Amino acid sequence: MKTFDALFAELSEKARVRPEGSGTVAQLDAGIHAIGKKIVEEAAEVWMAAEFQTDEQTAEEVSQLLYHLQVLLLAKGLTLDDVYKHL
Ligand SMILES: N=c1c2ncn([C@@H]3O[C@H](COP(=O)(O)OP(=O)(O)OP(=O)(O)O)[C@@H](O)[C@H]3O)c2ncn1[C@@H]1O[C@H](COP(=O)(O)O)[C@@H](O)[C@H]1O
Repeated sequence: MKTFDALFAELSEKARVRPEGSGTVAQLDAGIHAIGKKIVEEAAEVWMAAEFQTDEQTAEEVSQLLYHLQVLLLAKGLTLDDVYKHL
């Protein structure tokens, strides 16, 4: 099972290698504004799932929000340690 840190390592590698067909590369190329909109959209989906859908659907929406937050970190050149030091 993939962890938060393992996903960030995978996405960092995608950003470095820029493989053909990577959605992450496409998101990074779309820029901060587009990534930010995606985060807001996914956050709303988390809220709606938590209120009206199943626990499984809620967990899936949370995973998507976490993914897009990681893409934003990469777009900004931030690391997980930059975040962890505030936890
Ligand atoms: N964990 C994720 C992940 N979570 C969410 N997403 C993206 O977020 C979208 C979720 O959006 P929604 O379900 O709301 O559907 P949607 O609004 O129709 O989506 P889009 O129209 O925006 O594509 C998905 O379509 C993916 O593009 C993810 N994309 C990739 N990953 C993982 O990231 C890694 C690298 O992926 P690639 O860069 O694509 O190789 C792989 O391990 C993937 O499993």
